[in-house]
Amino acid sequence: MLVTGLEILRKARAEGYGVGAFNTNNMEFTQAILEAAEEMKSPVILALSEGAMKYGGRALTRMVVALAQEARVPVAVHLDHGSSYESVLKALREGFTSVMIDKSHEDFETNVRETKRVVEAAHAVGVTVEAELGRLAGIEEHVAVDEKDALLTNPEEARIFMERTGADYLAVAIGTSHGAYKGKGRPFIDHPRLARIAKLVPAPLVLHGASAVPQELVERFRAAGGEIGEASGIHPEDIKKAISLGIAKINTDTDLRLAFTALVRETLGKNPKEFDPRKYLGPAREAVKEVVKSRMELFGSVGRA
Ligand SMILES: O=C(COP(=O)(O)O)N(O)CCCCOP(=O)(O)O
Ligand code: NA
Ligand SMILES: [Zn+2]
Repeated sequence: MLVTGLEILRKARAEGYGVGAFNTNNMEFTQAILEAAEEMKSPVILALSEGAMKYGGRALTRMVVALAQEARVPVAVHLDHGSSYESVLKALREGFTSVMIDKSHEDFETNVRETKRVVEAAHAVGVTVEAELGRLAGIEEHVAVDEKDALLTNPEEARIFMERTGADYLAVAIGTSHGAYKGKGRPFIDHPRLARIAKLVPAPLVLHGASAVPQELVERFRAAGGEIGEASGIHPEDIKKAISLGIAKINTDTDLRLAFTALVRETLGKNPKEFDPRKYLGPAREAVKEVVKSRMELFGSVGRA
């Protein structure tokens, strides 16, 4: 059933588990994510970036909202990294039940003002809001303290920010970054900082840039002809620790992209005569579903629907 992001995330934070927000741009990803959620009896968030909205348009948004309504588990349809008030309004018009307004690159007062404006509009139509404070950036452990403070989420600022904006959940910067290159080796995650934020912010917390970029997936992608450099992601133990400290929503996109693309390359490579898209998109869909199921097990959301 289609529910708001807060309905899913409030329970997750209260009961100490995480819920995956998985990005989708097409039918196969949407099917894979929802099938995984139903099989695992797990709540789930279907996330569409502005790039996804542009790529898929109404074909994508209508499909995602309709399938979320029919799903046998709680599903929120979420605008990921909304960059403007107008973009959020479009998502609200499409029936989304969760929207992110990301003004983390602006100064504090601008972020507060713009987030507050989105909260008023979204709450007026029963939709909940994710905001962001701090800059997503992989940080080397030895980075100077003042530089970390400039980049990462300041706990006291976070408290004030949430009180002044009325946002429902908060994306925090504690050392993660988007994509396949999150730092040399194991990225440094500032758990003590997260603990301080969680003490001051009772709202569910969100972790962006959370993909694991598992080496076996990177190898499979390379073996199938893919080219990728020294890739690394967030260690599963760091995900579990972050959940225990208050992270309730975990964004995963890169791992799904790698799995899907590795399988398309592999299937096409093995079957040069094949030109029925179902024959190479189908196996790729299954690979995404397996990744989603394993992420749900890691987050502890299995059986929580
Ligand atoms: O935090 C994350 C994902 O983190 P990850 O890269 O670790 O999976 N996200 O918010 C997903 C970002 C998706 C970007 O989509 P476009 O390419 O359409 O702009
Ligand atoms: Na988001
Ligand atoms: Zn993100």
